[in-house]
Amino acid sequence: MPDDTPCLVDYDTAQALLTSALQTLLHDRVDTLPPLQACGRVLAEDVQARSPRPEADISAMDGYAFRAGEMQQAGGAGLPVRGYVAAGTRPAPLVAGAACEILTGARIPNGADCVVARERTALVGGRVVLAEGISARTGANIRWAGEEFEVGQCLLKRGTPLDWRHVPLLLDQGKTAVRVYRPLNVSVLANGAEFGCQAEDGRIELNTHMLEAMLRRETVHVTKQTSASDSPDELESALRRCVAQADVVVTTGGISVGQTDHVLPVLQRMGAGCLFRRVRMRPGKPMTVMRLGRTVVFCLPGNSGAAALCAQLFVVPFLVAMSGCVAHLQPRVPVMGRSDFAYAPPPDATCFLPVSVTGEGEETRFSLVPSVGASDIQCLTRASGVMRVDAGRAVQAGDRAELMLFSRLSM
Ligand SMILES: Nc1nc2c(c(=O)[nH]1)N[C@H]1C(S)=C(S)[C@@H](COP(=O)(O)OP(=O)(O)OC[C@H]3O[C@@H](n4cnc5c(N)ncnc54)[C@H](O)[C@@H]3O)O[C@H]1N2
Ligand code: MOO
Repeated sequence: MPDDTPCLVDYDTAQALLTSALQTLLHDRVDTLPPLQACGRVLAEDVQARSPRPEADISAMDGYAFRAGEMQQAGGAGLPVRGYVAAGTRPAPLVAGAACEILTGARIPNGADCVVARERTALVGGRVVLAEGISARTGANIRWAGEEFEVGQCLLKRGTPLDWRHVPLLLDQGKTAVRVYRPLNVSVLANGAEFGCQAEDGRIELNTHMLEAMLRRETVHVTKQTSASDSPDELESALRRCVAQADVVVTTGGISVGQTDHVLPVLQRMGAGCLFRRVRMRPGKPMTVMRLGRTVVFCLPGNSGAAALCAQLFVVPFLVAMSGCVAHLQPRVPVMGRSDFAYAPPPDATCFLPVSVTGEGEETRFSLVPSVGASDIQCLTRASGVMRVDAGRAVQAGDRAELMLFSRLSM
């Protein structure tokens, strides 16, 4: 590691370092695709209206178009029918003192200011007469040009996840292609001899499955593998496979200081640089982030509870930002409430405590969920999220506190 490599950092510094790294990675992650293929991707540009909608004044009914004032004057005599217009044709101006037969979607002839539905009229000797109780009202049954939106209006914001609703809007605007963010490929890699089928004291590998469930979504494809040995060479081969296929690699385990914790030295010999090495937080202190070219490698602690927390706090917001949903890395907006327990944190670590939530608004209360530590996976299922307690700042029962809700990768 170069001398200026940030080593042990506090939690907010770790987030800030990730934010700066993100800015250097975002720009070349864009494809230009037709609207249909762009569905499921996140929009990488603002879309402004180039034409109004409707483009012209359009009839909303099959019926007759005329001047409301002339029909009112004509009364029971009605107006003679002159002309016919359907969608797809450009009508001649309305003949003075006459009505024009019109179909839904057709352009209103110049001069007409009212449409009455066919079933509310009668045709008597070539003249259209309004049915009993029906009056001619200026503007009736006309969709005015630009009433949906005008030229220049912002129709879609960068960061919008596109789906079927956006297809007609883009096509209406003559957009044959839009700029969208590329889906992210994430490789999750577990390591440790305890996961091999030959292991004397074998364990079930949990973290890659947990992380796939947490991280995958339409714009994030997750693949997983396990290096089930304590061999640095095998770990390096697995890491190389991950780096070859992914934008973001997430490793779990092997990042502490034990003899078999090879993730850091192997990444370093592969040429990776260190963004930060360990964070002053509990749990999750071994959390490390490396960069190998354009690939970011999140090295999470092996203990499943700590891995889950670090993924929630660091990996999820990073992937959300990198898949284009937000312009900047935004650690999840906390929920405010009051702690119903006292807690004295250590002087040098930000603590994240599993809590359940009751009440809402001013009545929101956080209760500590018992946990035996960073390997506890049961407590995760009983907690709604984690309460942040800053280093050296003891919390008393009744104090205001902030909670970060567990959630899937979504905005
Ligand atoms: N001397 C020190 N020892 C430890 C320190 C320290 O600062 N000094 N830190 C402790 C902390 S905190 C943590 S967290 C762990 C992290 O160690 P590693 O990231 O190297 O994780 P491992 O040793 O590989 O595994 C720890 C534990 O988790 C289980 N594990 C690992 N991967 C998985 C998986 N994919 N699925 C299920 N369970 C997994 C593993 O079997 C171990 O039981 O280090 C402390 N030690
Ligand atoms: O993070 Mo270790 O993160 O406390 O078991």
